[in-house]
Amino acid sequence: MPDVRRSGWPPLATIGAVMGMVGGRRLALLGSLMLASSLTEGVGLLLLVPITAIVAGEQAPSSMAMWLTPLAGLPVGLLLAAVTVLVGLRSLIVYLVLDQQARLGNALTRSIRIEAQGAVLSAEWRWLSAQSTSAHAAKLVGEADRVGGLGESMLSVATGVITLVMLLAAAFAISWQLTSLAVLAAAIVALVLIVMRSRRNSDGEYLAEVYEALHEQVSSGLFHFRAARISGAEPALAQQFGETARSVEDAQMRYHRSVAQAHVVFQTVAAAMLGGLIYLAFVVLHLPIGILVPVLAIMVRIVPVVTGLQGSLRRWSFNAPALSGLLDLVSEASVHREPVDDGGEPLHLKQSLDLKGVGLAYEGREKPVFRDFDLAIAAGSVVAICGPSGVGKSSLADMLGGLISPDTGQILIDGEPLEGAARIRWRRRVAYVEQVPYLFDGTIAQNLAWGQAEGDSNAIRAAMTNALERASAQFVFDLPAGLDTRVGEAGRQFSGGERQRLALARALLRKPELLILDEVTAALDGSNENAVMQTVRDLRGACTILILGHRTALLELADQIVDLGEHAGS
Ligand SMILES: Nc1ncnc2c1ncn2[C@@H]1O[C@H](COP(=O)(O)OP(=O)(O)OP(=O)(O)O)[C@@H](O)[C@H]1O
Repeated sequence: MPDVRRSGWPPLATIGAVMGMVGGRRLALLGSLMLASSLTEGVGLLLLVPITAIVAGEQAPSSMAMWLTPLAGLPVGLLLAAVTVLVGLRSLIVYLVLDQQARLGNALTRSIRIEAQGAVLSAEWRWLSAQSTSAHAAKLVGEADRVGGLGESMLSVATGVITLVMLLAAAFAISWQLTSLAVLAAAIVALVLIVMRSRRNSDGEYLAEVYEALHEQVSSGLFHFRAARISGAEPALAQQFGETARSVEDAQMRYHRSVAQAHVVFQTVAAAMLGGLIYLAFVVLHLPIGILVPVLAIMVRIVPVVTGLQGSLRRWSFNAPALSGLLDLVSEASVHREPVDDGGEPLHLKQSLDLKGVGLAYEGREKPVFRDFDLAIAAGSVVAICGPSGVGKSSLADMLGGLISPDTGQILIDGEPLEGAARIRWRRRVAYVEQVPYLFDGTIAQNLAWGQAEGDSNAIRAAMTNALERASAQFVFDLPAGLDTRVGEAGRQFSGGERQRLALARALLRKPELLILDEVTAALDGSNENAVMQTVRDLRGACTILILGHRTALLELADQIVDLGEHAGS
């Protein structure tokens, strides 16, 4: 993926980045179509010269006598038919260009979306956990669409420029004096536009920023709505949202005003220039109708081309920051890419899991969480990791589960270091039940199957039933739809305890060698806690179990208790 930040001039860098994403073949096809469309238009307009000359009863202009003389001898009906065919042909080519343009826009959106999401999914958890999820969502949804819009506006600019060049070439071929005057007039218009554009660009960038803020607030506001309602933060949330919505309105108005003003100035100056041109051509240069009409027809055609170009440049400047934002995300995520699971056999935990001289510090934190930390865990044992909040229980579980790697020291599985691809492979042997387990809005069966290899559905359903029993989640069997019951968004149709037992069942389905239970009984009542304890007892020896938390009942089951409070600051 090209790095837009490294290249020099921003528009050139954007073009380079988009061209790199589009590929040579599609660009060649598009370039040929755009050229063909402009050529047919230029030739069609040139045909106006003999037609006008015949209709006005004039001689073909001497400057063009070489090819116009034979044409001027043809019947006017034939020439008009040729123009009609050319217009039809051009419409067909324009249709193909528009189709390709839409395809390119959609392909760009898809490719940057997949690229960015892929880069994020492949990044190390320590980097990922520090990212803003709503900013990420805004990038992948809205901004990826804007990248498609950027590709389309760049193509429109290219089409506009090629058409402009063709039209000017045709006009110069008819009368270089009149066309030179027209170009001079256009240069004056362009100068006025450039002055107005710099203001419009900064308004466009500001609009993009406030939109991002709005998107972020909407998604994070909805995500945390429950917490906001419980803590009475809704008025503050509503006020903050209202302010952002007003900023969006202001930014929209600023942007639209600058666009409208540019339009008014452009129309007025262009009309003045056109009037002046006609006056000069008739009164000063005394040009024949056979020249004046075709050149003016070309000039009239050039006006919407230039207006279109202006609009495309505007969309370009509005959408370009989306591409650089996404490419920044991709390159940053790539810097933090974790090793790839090479599909090899994961390490087996048969004897012991050891930490030797482990050190771990988070960026921006003064004190390391672990310094020169040693620990030995026997395979098949139940180990309780306890200690006060923030002491490093989850961080230790993340290291043992292969989610993060220590900054110093080593983690060994039966003497083999948990490093590089081995760490990623090891995660296949690990199951993790979190304090707040992840459930998505699907059926219980779909949630249990999440992350599992696909296979025979009867066998899978039997395994699910077994896992649910072992996780004390028999409540599923009393539901009318059983395994096919929907759990609702984030599992909201079930209680916290039920969600946790579903998550435990999902973990057991993985047949883990290391099972990490993070405060797993915190939301369970006495009888369910007893049932989960029985599950742990039953699993003893079959896999190594790591229990994080402070619950005394579960700690009783432990073969080994690691109190991180004692190691704090070690
Ligand atoms: N991604 C992170 N970036 C920066 N600091 C972090 C990050 N994750 C954890 N920490 C810090 O590391 C320390 C250990 O956190 P950890 O979550 O491992 O503690 P814990 O013992 O599991 O806490 P709790 O019992 O409250 O869940 C804390 O001070 C925490 O603020």
